[in-house]
Amino acid sequence: MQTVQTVETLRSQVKTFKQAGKSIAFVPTMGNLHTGHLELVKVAKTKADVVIASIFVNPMQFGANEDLDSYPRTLEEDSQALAELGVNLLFTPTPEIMYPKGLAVQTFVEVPNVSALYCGQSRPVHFRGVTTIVNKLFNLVQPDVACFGEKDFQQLSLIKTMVEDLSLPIEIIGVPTKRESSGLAKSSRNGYLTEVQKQQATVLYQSLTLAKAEVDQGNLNFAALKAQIQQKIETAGLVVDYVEFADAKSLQPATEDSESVVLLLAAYLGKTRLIDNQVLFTKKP
Ligand SMILES: Nc1ncnc2c1ncn2[C@@H]1O[C@H](COP(=O)(O)OP(=O)(O)OP(=O)(O)O)[C@@H](O)[C@H]1O
Ligand SMILES: CC(C)(CO)[C@@H](O)C(=O)[O-]
Ligand code: BAL
Repeated sequence: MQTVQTVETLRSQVKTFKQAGKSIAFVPTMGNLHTGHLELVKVAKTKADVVIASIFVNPMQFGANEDLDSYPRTLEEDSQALAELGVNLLFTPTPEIMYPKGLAVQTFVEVPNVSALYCGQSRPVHFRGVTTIVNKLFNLVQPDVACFGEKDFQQLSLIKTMVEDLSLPIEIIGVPTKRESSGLAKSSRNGYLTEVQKQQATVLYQSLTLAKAEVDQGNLNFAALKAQIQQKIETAGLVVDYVEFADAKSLQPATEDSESVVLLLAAYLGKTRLIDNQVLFTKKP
């Protein structure tokens, strides 16, 4: 695996792949890789001739009081894991390379309606930072296919919208959430948790499972389910950020007419903010 850090070397490698007629699958990450990320790479390998991954802790998607500085950076282990999986090229830019004029740029890519909902309520600048950096990375890597985790459901939905609205010739693939045996979704931020907190955090998956079982039995009273789940999460010692039922396509709040519904959750455990989700049905029952 070749590792490149500058825009020029990345562009030159991409050009070489393109000239050789190779299709490109892209896996953007912020590093500190776990088996969830590796699933993305495995899927990417089945979709194109070469796989390009990136590791970049993107300052533009962090709010002022968030964990940009403490976000885990483990480049050496990450590179080894990606090389072992057969990634062809790893791009590891610095903030100065991605934002030579600093973060106060003139041009952003934004999907405003959905960005303001759910995670956007407590992280107001987050999704604008995500869609802007993903667009920049897409421009550099020029992938045919790009893989994103369903764990970040709102992010995945925004990126699909961005690609459609901007006519980008890229197929976006959603990869199912990889979990611990306890059900806890794999996340770099799980590293902030103690063993006791990891146990407490399993209430998120249990809540999703409960909601799925209720809906499968015909209970579509989302308001009552929301109250029940909020209470369940708070009883386990977490502070709920949001519990929302959304239309899985538009991501607007679910209505009786929604053909597909996803339950989206976010909660704080101490200072750590965790998210999870579960599609409850994809065709109205
Ligand atoms: N458990 C998981 N299963 C599948 N994909 C995942 C999982 N966790 C993260 N991903 C995906 O990996 C990509 C990179 O995510 P990122 O580097 O932010 O990791 P993360 O574990 O989600 O970190 P964070 O703790 O910041 O949320 C994203 O597309 C994300 O959705
Ligand atoms: C897509 C992404 C790499 C953009 O920085 C990030 O939001 C992530 O890791 O999910
Ligand atoms: N996985 C989403 C990246 C973030 O929380 O900043």
